[in-house]
Amino acid sequence: MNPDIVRERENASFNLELLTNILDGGEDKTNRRREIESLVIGDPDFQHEDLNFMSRSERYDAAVKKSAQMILKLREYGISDPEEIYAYKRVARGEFQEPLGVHFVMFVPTLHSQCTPEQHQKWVPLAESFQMLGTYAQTELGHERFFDPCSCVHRGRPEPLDLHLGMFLPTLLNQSSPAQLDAFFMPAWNLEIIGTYAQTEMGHGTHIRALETTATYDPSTQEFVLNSPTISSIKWWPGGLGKTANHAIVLAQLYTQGRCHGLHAFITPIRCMKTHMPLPGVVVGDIGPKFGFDEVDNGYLKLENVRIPRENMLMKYAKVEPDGTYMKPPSDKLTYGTMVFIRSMIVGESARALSKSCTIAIRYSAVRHQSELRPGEPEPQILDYQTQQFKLFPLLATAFAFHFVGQYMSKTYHRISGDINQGDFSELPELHALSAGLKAFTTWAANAGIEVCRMSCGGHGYSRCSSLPDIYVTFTPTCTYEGENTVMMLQTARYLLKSYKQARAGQQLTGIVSYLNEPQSRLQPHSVSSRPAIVDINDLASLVEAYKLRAAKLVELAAKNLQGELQQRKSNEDAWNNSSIDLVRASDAHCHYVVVKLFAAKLSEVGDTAVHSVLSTLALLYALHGIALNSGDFLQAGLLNVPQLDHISQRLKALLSEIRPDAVALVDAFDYRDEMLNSVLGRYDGNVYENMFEWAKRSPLNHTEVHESQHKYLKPLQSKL
Ligand SMILES: CCCCCCCCCCCCCCCC(=O)SCCNC(=O)CCNC(=O)[C@H](O)C(C)(C)COP(=O)(O)OP(=O)(O)OC[C@H]1O[C@@H](n2cnc3c(N)ncnc32)[C@H](O)[C@@H]1OP(=O)(O)O
Ligand SMILES: Cc1cc2nc3c(=O)[nH]c(=O)nc-3n(C[C@H](O)[C@H](O)[C@H](O)COP(=O)(O)OP(=O)(O)OC[C@H]3O[C@@H](n4cnc5c(N)ncnc54)[C@H](O)[C@@H]3O)c2cc1C
Repeated sequence: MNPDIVRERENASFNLELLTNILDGGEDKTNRRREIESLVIGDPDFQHEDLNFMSRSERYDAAVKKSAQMILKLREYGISDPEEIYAYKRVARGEFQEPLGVHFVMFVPTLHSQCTPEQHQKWVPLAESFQMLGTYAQTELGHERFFDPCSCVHRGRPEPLDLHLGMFLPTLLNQSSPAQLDAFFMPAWNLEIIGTYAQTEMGHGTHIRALETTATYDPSTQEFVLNSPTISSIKWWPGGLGKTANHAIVLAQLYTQGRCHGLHAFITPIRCMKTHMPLPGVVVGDIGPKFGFDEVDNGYLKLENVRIPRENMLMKYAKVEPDGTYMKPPSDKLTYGTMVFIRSMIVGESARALSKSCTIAIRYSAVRHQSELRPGEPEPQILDYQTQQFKLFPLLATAFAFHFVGQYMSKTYHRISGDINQGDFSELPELHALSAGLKAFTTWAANAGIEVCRMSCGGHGYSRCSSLPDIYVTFTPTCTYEGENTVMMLQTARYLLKSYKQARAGQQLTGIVSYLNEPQSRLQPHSVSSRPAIVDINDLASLVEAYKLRAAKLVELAAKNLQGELQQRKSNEDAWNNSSIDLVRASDAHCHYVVVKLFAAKLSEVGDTAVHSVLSTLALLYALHGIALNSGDFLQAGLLNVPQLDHISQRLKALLSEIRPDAVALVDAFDYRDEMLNSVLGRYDGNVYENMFEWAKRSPLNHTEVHESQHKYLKPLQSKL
């Protein structure tokens, strides 16, 4: 063990095991997670060469093999609780995974307790066979089967079956009629059907109303005819589409009786289930290498008069009768349900990616010595440089904050989607606004933070042995997929502005925007000098209040700017576009407030004094650092004055020093085993250099002492010169 890192751990002011328990949601959960992780770490079937030394094709092959092994092993061990599935997959998949706090085991007991005898007879055997398969659980609420899609999705390095598990199955479950579920779900469950979610086209990802793929109903054969009428209508990007999937949920414009009814979802066979060859009329393949996602065959799909039976349209909400009569869904946004689910879950992903990056950078900074702090003295640990602390500790605080926000978002998703499944759509707009905004806010921050962590490791951060490049390339598309972040922020802004108008009209708001009702939230403009500062920079409650007022102010500002544009007789659309910078700023401030508020609220659940103290320091650091970065907003709203900004800088420095002795213990509390981090720089024992040397020796270029290019090119060149 490296002596620096040993000393760091001895300095810790708190019991890190207690903090790990808080992150896991309880001591028993920590124990069970570790037990499950050990199942993988001790399993020779999951040992393989570092993926960084493999070609893309080899990586794809290894990922498919691993998926198949995982499915069999989860069944063999009888692991069926979603949280336990995550714990298992997190380790099996390597360095990019973490457990998810989803409590799903309650649903099977609900099935037993709430079904009518007929329902029981119909669904329980099905549900129990899923349990035996060990990767999913499902139940029935009222007449509708309720499925927790989280149980399908791992978090971490992407794999070819992600889309099958993360989007194809959830969409199938959320949008199928009972008969369709019976027809499609078991084959999909048993992987006879391997599915993907084919929405995005070459020409459109964001503006899904403009998608061009058509599904035209033919009542004479009771079939839909699917077509990709243009080059730009070719489906582009769906994961697993290129080589792995044999079915796709295709989002297409529905035409029946000569009318277009907008976007609907269709289960479309694309490859023969026996030979895996593309079916007639289907042109399918891999879109080629990307920035990352090497293991995943993101694909293209061109449909040429592909006929599918009427029953393949997902008909839980909208329907087409045999004669072609169209029946509307209760809400046309229900087609978008799967996206809301993944957005909600991505919030927790941000916490995972950032906490892993912080673990690597902080452990490495504790063992790396560089430069001279005081002449004649040994080189200090780089973690002792104030600038290094300023780079890393706010990110560490952010990782904790996002962890708690991720838990909240997941809980909120399950609560509201449970209501939706029972026919109550009242909270759907809030769920959409919250998940879209927090997805964008947390992924942007984590994405930038990972890169800061990488650079804080100097040159070695650039080596793949640090794992930081892999974390970055795997994580960065979360800013784009499932809704491009700016566009998501604008969706949240739409909800904020609507709520603001309702509050102005005297309507009582509920939920996370209820602050817009508070009279003090409707600040009157004050000149900065005349307004007394209202923030106590040492009091977290006061800072939460300041973030709330800043959000209220920026929502108001955006509303006024929009109004100003409209008064210049601009169309709604042009006025919106001309105000969109302000709108995104308002959404950002709103999300920032939510994060600070949730972090502060978490503290009240922490009983242990030492853990409470260190988490309070982190929460204060998170809040003050955010104010320092956005000081203009706080000054503009008259919430702070200029002398206070100076106090904040001083206080920030003091907080960095307070955190310094606990930094390594704090990242240890995330409890990532070396096998999960897969980072030479982030090793628990701190023995970086000798292991870096060993890692480099395994590089394929070192398999021979003299590379063949010497004989092929350089020797002939030398002889010619
Ligand atoms: C454990 C988990 C780990 C997960 C992490 C790891 C995963 C492991 C790897 C995965 C691998 C990658 C997987 C990527 C998979 C794709 O990326 S799939 C493709 C995803 N595509 C998108 O997200 C497209 C983004 N675009 C959109 O969502 C919509 O088109 C937009 C931008 C929201 C606009 O929609 P629109 O129909 O034009 O709506 P708009 O006119 O703006 O608004 C109409 C009304 O609908 C509402 N609305 C819009 N959308 C919604 C909605 N979704 N719900 C409710 N209401 C809505 C609006 O609020 C608005 O309400 P009002 O103000 O009128 O009351
Ligand atoms: C790794 C990866 C995996 C993916 N997997 C899938 C999958 O499985 N299935 C699937 O269907 N899709 C998938 N996608 C596609 C993904 O969902 C889309 O790329 C995403 O929704 C963004 O859409 P776009 O590419 O059309 O971006 P664009 O919308 O073209 O965005 C380009 C720029 O335009 C701006 N912009 C666009 N519209 C607006 C607006 N209204 N207001 C302001 N600015 C705007 C954006 O902010 C952005 O800066 C995947 C993508 C990636 C990268």
